[in-house]
Amino acid sequence: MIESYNTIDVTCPHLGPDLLGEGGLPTRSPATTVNSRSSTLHPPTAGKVFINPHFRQLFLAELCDQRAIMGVNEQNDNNPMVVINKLKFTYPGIDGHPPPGSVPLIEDFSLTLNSGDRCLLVGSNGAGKTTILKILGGKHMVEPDMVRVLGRSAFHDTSLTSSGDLAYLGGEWRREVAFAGFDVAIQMDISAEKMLFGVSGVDPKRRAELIKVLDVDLSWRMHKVSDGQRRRVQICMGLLKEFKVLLLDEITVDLDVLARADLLTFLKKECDERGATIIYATHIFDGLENWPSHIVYVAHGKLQLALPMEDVKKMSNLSLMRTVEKWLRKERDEERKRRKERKANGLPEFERRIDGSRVTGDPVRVVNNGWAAGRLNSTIAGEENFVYSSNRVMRQ
Ligand SMILES: Nc1ncnc2c1ncn2[C@@H]1O[C@H](COP(=O)(O)OP(=O)(O)OP(=O)(O)O)[C@@H](O)[C@H]1O
Repeated sequence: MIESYNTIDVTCPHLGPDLLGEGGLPTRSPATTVNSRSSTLHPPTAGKVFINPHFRQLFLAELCDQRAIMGVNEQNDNNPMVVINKLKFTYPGIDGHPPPGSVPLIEDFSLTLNSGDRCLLVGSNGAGKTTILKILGGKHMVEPDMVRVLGRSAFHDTSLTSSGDLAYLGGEWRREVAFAGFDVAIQMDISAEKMLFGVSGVDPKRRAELIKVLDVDLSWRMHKVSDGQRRRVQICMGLLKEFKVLLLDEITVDLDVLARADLLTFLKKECDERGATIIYATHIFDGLENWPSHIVYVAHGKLQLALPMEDVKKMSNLSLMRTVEKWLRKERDEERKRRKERKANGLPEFERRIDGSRVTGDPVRVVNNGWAAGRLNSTIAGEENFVYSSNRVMRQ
C-alpha cells in the first residue's frame, strides 16, 4: 500500500530562508504530494500537518489555509502514477556497490505524482535531475519500494518500458533510439518513413498527428538530415506509443521555436486528455510559463521545493525563468559562502573528491570514479591502464 504523508517539514539542508524573495519556502518533506487537484481546496483528510513556524509566518495566511501547498492536500483516491519514497542513490562502483566512503548523490527524496501532472524538474548543473529521471526510467537499480511507476518497480519490471507505458527520452537519444527493447542507430542510412512505420502496434491516427506536430518529412534520410531534423524523428518515435508516464531530459535543445512550441502543446494535451504524467527536466524556460502544472526544484540531490505552478506564481511575480534564476543564484551564493568558511577554517575550499565521483575524504581513497554516463564501461581513476568493464546494474 502506498503511504501518503500530510506533513510539511520545511527544514532545508542547503538553502537559506529567503529562497523565494520575500521570505521563501525551503522545503524538504518526508513525502511531498504533487497533486494536480490541489487547487480544489479541501481540508486535509488524514495525517498530521506539521508546518515549520518560519514557514507559517511567511505563507500560512495565503496558502496553507487554502490547502494549496502540496503535502497538505487531501489524499487522492486514485493510485498515483509515480511515487518516490525516501529515495537514496549512489552511483555504483565496479562491483555494483557504492564505493566505500561515498556520499549519496540523491538522499531522502520523496515525491508523488498523479495522473495529468506536468512536472518541471529544475536545478543547477549537477543537481541530480538526470539521475532522478534515469532512476525513474528504470536505468539504475534502487530498492523496489523507493520508486514505483504505475505501482511497479521501474528497474525490476521491464515490461513497464517494453510496453511503452513508461517512456524515457534523454541524452542517449542523441545516438540511438531505444524503442520497445530495440536500439536503432539514429544516423544510419534509413528513411524517416521506415523508422516511423517500422514500429508495430501504433495507432495510425496518432502517428499521423505526431508526424504533423513535429513536421517530419518522411523522405528524410537519417544520415543526411540536420541535428534538429534527426531529433524530430527521434522524438516522434519516442512518442508513438500512448505512454502513461513520460520522462523528458532536455530533448528540445535542437528544435526550432515552432517545433518546440508545437511539441509542448501536444504534450500538454496528452496530460489533459489522456491523463498522462510528464516529468520534464530543462534549463530552457522559453514558452514554459503556462506549461507545467508543478515545479520541482532539486539542489545537491535533495528535494528543495515541490509546488503547483499557481503557487509559484502567487509567491513570485517574476517570470518562471527569473524565479528559477533567483533560486539558483541563492543556492550558488550559499555554496560560495560555505566554501569561504571552509577556507577561513583552514580546510580546503572544495572537499577533495576523485574526479567524476562523489568519493570524499582526506586523503582521498582512490577506488572508482563511477560510470561514464552513456557508456557501458567505467574507468578506475588515477590508474594509467584504465579498465573497461560492463555493469548490468546500469542499463543504458
Ligand atoms: N555515471 C556517473 N557516475 C558517477 N557520478 C555521476 C555519473 N553521472 C553523473 N554523476 C554525478 O552525479 C551528479 C548529478 O549528475 P546529473 O547528471 O544527475 O545532474 P543534472 O542535474 O542532470 O545536471 P545537468 O543540468 O548538468 O544535466 C553530478 O555531480 C555528476 O558528476
